[in-house]
Amino acid sequence: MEVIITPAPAIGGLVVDQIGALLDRKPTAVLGLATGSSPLVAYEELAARVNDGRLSLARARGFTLDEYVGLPEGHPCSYRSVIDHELVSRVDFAPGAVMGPDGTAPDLEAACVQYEHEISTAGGVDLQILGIGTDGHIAFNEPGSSLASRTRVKTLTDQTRRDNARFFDGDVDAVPRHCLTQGLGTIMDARHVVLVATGRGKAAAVRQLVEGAVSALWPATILQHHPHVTVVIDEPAAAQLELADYYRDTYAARELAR
Ligand SMILES: N[C@@H]1[C@@H](O)[C@H](O)[C@@H](COP(=O)(O)O)O[C@@H]1O
Repeated sequence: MEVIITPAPAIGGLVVDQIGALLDRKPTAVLGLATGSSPLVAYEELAARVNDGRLSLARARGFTLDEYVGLPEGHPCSYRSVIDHELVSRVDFAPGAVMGPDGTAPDLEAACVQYEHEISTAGGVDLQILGIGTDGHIAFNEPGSSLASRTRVKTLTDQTRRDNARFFDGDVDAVPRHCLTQGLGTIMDARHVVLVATGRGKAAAVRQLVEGAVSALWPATILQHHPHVTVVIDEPAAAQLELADYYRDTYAARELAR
């Protein structure tokens, strides 16, 4: 696990450098796209680089991580609408190149199986962008999730519904209770995971992610078993890391060697 502690304004550029290097090697790359506020700086930067011609997603594909159950199509808080608004509408993906789990499907179980099938038919995710919840969830894999789980229906915790109420005009009752989410096993199949976290509110989750014991209580800790994870965080999110100086030194040394 590579840990990069950096001032917040540098985060978007660092993430998009990784995406750019991938697209240079593989213009048909498959990107895993997270919603939430953490990746927005990366999407801003991605849109800027596409719009000034430095980068193209025209042959790339994308898969989102998760979706609320029961929000009608086009609802502004559905993750489909969010990713369309924040990224897809601002870059040059081909029509239909970005898919997400269908939270309106009459048969949700079947929609989950179908989604796994779509991802594997596309060749799997090359680079997965992730945020992290304050309780250590990734996608919507809440504490207690099976570390080997695949895409499935999950119940959101009260904590996550409270955290996400800000997107629903502060109305926690408007936040759905259920979601479809890629499983931890699904996320672990991505070839490279780039996780972004900022702010003191994420410090405990980041501490567990990087230095805690692997446990279903902190689902993101499964990433310690992944061969290629890059964690990009600002100083407040790094505040509880015991080995923060070591991560700073090793990153500086790698940069010098480049
Ligand atoms: N399902 C999403 C996660 O994918 C995201 O990582 C998390 C953190 O969001 P934020 O980046 O806004 O703090 O929120 C939601 O629950």
